[in-house]
Amino acid sequence: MASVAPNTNTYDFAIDEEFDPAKGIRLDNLPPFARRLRAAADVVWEDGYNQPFLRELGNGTLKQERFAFYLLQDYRYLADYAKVHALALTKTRDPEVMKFMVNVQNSIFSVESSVHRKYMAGFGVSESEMNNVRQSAFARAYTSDILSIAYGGDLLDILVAVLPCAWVYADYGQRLAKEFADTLDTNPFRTWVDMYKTEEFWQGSVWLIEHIEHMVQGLGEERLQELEEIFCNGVQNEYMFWSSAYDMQYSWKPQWDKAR
Ligand SMILES: Cc1ncc(CO)c(N)n1
Repeated sequence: MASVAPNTNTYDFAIDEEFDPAKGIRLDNLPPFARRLRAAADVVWEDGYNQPFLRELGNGTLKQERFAFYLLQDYRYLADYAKVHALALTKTRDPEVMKFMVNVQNSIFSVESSVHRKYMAGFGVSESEMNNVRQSAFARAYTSDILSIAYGGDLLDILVAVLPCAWVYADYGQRLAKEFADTLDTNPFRTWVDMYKTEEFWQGSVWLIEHIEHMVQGLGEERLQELEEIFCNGVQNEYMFWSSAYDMQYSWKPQWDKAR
């Protein structure tokens, strides 16, 4: 592993500060339940940002084959992620929620996966190879997890299950752009960072946080804990998705990769 200095900046997620609705929902101004979720996941969240895949992506030294492994798994992940939003749409009659779900599906296919396709074309990987990639055990575990929530859960479960996907990427994207601002111009992964650092991408999380905040009003502690667990599992899954791509690991144990 190339040695990359760890991120030692203090992060501006302030756990003790009161939410100021006038400022709007921001990474450093979160309403109470979102703050609870973020605090519960904090150790994994920060470990996630500091893992080799993200450090090396940030300073541009990540090996192309590790990034390609990640993008191929992610391309497949996004198709299932779109299905999760399609299923969310069936759980509500609120047109505003339905519209949000349709918009996410649309941006997955028109914006996000087109960045994957461009990178893969640059790496000489064909579209049919992209569509036929063998899914890693970790990627399958993650998509199975959110798909089972989408099939069996209610709308609130789904909103909480997709929140880590949106929020972790917005958070890491913005932090990488800031931390590595000086070298981003020549960074081969710049397009990736540029996609996730935007205010527009963060607005997806704002929408989810607002709706979740509204829907948890009056719920009992047991239900809130259930939701917290869904959220923390998601943040762990995000961590493992990058870490298994860094190791280019298809099976639960590396030695099993050779058995296939
Ligand atoms: C695994 C994963 N989670 C979240 C996102 C952000 O959409 C993504 N592209 N991939």
